[in-house]
Amino acid sequence: MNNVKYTIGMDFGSDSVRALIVNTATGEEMATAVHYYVRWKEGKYCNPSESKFRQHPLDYVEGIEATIKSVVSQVSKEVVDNIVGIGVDTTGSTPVAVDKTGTPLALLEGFEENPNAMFVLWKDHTGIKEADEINALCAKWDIDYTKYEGGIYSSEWFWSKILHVSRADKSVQEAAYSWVEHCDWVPFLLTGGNDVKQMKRSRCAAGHKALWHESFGGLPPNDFFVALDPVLDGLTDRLFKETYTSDVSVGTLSEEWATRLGLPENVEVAVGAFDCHMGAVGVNIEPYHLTKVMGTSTCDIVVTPMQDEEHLVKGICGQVDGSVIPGMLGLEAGQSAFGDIYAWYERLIAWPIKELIGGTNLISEDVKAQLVEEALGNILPKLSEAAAKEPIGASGELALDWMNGRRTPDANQNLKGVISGINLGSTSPKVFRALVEASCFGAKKIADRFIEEGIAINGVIAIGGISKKSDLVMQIMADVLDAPIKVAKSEQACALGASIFGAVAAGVHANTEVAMDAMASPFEKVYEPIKENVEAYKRVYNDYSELCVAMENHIMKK
Ligand SMILES: Nc1ncnc2c1ncn2[C@@H]1O[C@H](COP(=O)(O)OP(=O)(O)O)[C@@H](O)[C@H]1O
Ligand SMILES: O=C(CO)[C@H](O)[C@H](O)COP(=O)(O)O
Repeated sequence: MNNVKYTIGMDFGSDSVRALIVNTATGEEMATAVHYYVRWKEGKYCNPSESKFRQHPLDYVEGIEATIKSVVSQVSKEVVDNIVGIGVDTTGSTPVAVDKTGTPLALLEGFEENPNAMFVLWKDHTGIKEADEINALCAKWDIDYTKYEGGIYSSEWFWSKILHVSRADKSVQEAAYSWVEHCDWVPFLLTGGNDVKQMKRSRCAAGHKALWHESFGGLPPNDFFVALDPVLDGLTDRLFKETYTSDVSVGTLSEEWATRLGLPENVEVAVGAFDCHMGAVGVNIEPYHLTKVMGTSTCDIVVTPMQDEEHLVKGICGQVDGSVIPGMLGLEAGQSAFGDIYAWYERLIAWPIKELIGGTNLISEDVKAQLVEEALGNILPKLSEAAAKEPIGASGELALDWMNGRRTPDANQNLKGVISGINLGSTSPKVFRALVEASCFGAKKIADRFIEEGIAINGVIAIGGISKKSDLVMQIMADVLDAPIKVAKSEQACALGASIFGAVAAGVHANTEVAMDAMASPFEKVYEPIKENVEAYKRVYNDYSELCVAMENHIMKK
């Protein structure tokens, strides 16, 4: 008789959702599945030149069904019968307008194709003006509501997005009873929620991105939002006061979803949280260790014991009691673009390849398609191979990593990327290396800020796609940070973290720490800094810092 219990972890990333079935006694990953969002992949509802990125709720619904059915089909009936919990993490702040029943407007008649009725993805920066207005109001209000969010509110966050969409689209504003984060909606959906006022909201999402704090009595009051714009009048009453950490259960799977997914009905679904926070739990984060989730963007997570005396850390994405491990302070920072910078460069190089091969009459359509696929799949590995041979700082190309603005330190989404120091000898690999170096220098700015603000960093851990895919990026990161970087063994550390919360919420483990000890991923590799590279990068980093100041002054003058 098998007494082992299993949980499912779901990780909704920017491009895809991943699901795992995990043994709660050992952390063994029994099955894994990935689903790429169909509409998103087609580029629907987005306009990158306007930093507008929307995701249709059906992309997520289809993803839940595809991945869970797939993992369930990969294990025995005995395992399925012993699945007791589900944990969910998502990107954020990724909010959507909903009706009273908590249904995203894009799922209602008349709104199906309206991007304003869809989830506003974390990297959507259409609310820059609104973020500026929030910051200006906080600066003159008697309480600075941004103080637990690094002191600067970002266009990536909840209120900037709500205000922007409410102003831009009267039909959505009028139909929106409330707004919900992606990480709150999925557990609500799976447990059959039908009253948005009963939705259990994530402490992590609310504290880092929605200006929620216990000492404020919840969200800022209605008069604050009315002063911002009367269009927000009354909304806080339809949002929430209470928040929950992810060790708490939202409820059990609804009958409908249990049947749809082929799971038992008594499966507990944990309160959701953001991907990077659950990722840190997936690798058993220790206090004062920096966990870097390196993917499309980076998210940098540190936990510390709760301080007796409050110390506000400036310029980060906030400090929240219980956003990572219940009972500890979770601090978040990050870069708005990381792998996305390499993806942009890849697209730049891919364009002539696609055009030239696509336009030739010399080969058949099948061969063309194969050639294009092979060429595109090899761009980043080939560039990395060649860039690794370039000496550090010898030929002068120097870039800034602000292609999607600067998330931290000191959020400023008006900023833009730069490639400088080009001459006629600048090759593709040299420029690529400069982009990689810039992304690592941006990471060093974050680590430096934690240290300047009195948060010691005693170790660095990496998870996320790039920690597995790129030796070049990881070695440069170790050299620039002048610190060894431990890489987690799990390919899906965020989903693993989610499964850990599923196990705590289902009562399999007494608390998050015990569950982490049993289930978290070990490390498989360490990148050690190379002494001469560390020295060489100190010089280039000074140049990068000077270029940051010059460009920020230049852009902000306009
Ligand atoms: N060989 C590579 N070298 C560097 N970056 C890569 C490589 N292959 C993929 N990437 C980057 O990895 C990023 C995706 O990271 P991943 O963690 O898988 O996804 P997500 O951020 O959605 O969770 C993309 O931005 C892509 O540019
Ligand atoms: O800011 C976040 C969490 O607070 C985003 O969720 C994150 O940056 C997006 O993650 P990814 O790069 O893995 O898609």
